[in-house]
Amino acid sequence: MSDPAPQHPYPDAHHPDEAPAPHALLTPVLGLLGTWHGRGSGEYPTLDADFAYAQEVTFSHDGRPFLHYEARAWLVDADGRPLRPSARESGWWRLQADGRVEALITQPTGVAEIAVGHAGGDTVDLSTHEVALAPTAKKVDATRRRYTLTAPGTLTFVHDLAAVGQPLQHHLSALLHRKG
Ligand code: HEM
Repeated sequence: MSDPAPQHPYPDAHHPDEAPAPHALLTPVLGLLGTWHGRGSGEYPTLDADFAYAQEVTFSHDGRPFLHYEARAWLVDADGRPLRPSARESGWWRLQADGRVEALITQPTGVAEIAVGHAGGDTVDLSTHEVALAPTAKKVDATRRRYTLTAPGTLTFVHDLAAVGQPLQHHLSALLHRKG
């Protein structure tokens, strides 16, 4: 009789040396694999005040030419103590030839983004291709996300946002460190 609750036979890998071997198209993003943790700050002209946050970001793969991406943020006070859960999102980064990237990212705020861009050198730069909004979602028109490996184990993230009638401008910057 077959096992009613078998373990998944194809677990995700979080490190380039871990099985399964990464697909060749993932070469430009191998430095991102794993879990990242760090702090950031944010702003937007419609908000009363700037904010500080902490974030955990994970990139993994199952041997095929896409990354699974997941990010969870929470707001923190001046001493870094958690205040409340904030943005979270997950999705898929589909790697194409020449480092081109097609990313599909969804958020619990009712926003689904398709972003396109490029991974090369130490940077991934993604800009909106299309945004789909749930009926009650806030109006998001476009984003730009830049991830840069500034040193081994150090990742910076900058996020620009065009939303709620505002032009594309800075919303978030963070400095993340590889966990473990
Ligand atoms: C680390 C990730 C993020 C953090 C910590 C963050 C934090 C915040 C905070 C604190 C606010 C003010 C409202 C509130 O208190 O919830 C806000 C507003 C907003 N954020 Fe973000 N955000 C993040 C990512 C994003 C992303 C990825 C998008 C869109 C793709 C986005 C779009 C918006 C929009 C549209 C607003 C509403 C602005 C308004 O109504 O005036 N945010 N964000």
